[in-house]
Amino acid sequence: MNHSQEVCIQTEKVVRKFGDREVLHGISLQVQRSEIFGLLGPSGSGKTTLVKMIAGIDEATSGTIEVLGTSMPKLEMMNRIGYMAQSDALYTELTAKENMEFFGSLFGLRAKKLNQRMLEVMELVGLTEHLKRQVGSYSGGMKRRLSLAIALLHEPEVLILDEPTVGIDPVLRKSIWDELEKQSRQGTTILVTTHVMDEADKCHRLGMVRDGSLIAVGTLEHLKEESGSASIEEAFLYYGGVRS
Ligand SMILES: Nc1ncnc2c1ncn2[C@@H]1O[C@H](COP(=O)(O)OP(=O)(O)OP(=O)(O)O)[C@@H](O)[C@H]1O
Repeated sequence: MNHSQEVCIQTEKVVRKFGDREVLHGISLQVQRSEIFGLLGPSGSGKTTLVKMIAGIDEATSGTIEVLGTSMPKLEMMNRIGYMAQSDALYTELTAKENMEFFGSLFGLRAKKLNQRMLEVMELVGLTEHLKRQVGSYSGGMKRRLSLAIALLHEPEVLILDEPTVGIDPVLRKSIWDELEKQSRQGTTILVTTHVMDEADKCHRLGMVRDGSLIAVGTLEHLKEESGSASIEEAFLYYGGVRS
């Protein structure tokens, strides 16, 4: 692991309310440049809400969020952040290639670079043969893979991936994680949400989220050791107060 100690993502006491209901209760978090940081937590704990605000597509009710030293949300940051949402934001009436051309132009990629990257990322997610197919005819898993390919297209400095490997088979999942590790070694900062505990060991550090609070942060080894747990599931129960 080659971390320069440079903060890339910083949230300070971030609160998000929907109406009267507070779903995030003051999250303070730092992610270093080139780190793979995993947000781990059960369904409904608030992971998506948090990463959406970091990606700049939602706004905190209170608190501050900075990405690469810029206060979020900020439209200009779109070129520097790759965001893969949980629900696919794809144009189903267009082909995969047309979707990529559309997003590539939004990201300001020139034709030559776009064509080169398009082939690379489609190969990575195993969709090369389906480049010219209408996305409406893709399966759910294929749409996820295309969404991931689009997030990687412009080689952003920061990648924010909301459950990127859901519905993806183990072989492809491994090649995707290999690619994320490679990108991280090259300096990309990666924030990933998951509730797949076995993906936790791919992350350099983890943040455990429960009921809208960050209950523990550290390396997998640190979290297991501190809680006297043999597994990440056990550690999660410990920090969540379920096991003492
Ligand atoms: N737009 C919204 N309006 C009202 N409540 C919302 C909205 N978005 C999220 N919530 C609520 O916020 C809480 C956190 O949801 P969130 O989607 O962030 O959880 P999550 O940890 O990402 O779960 P999952 O893994 O299932 O995606 C949930 O109780 C959800 O119902």
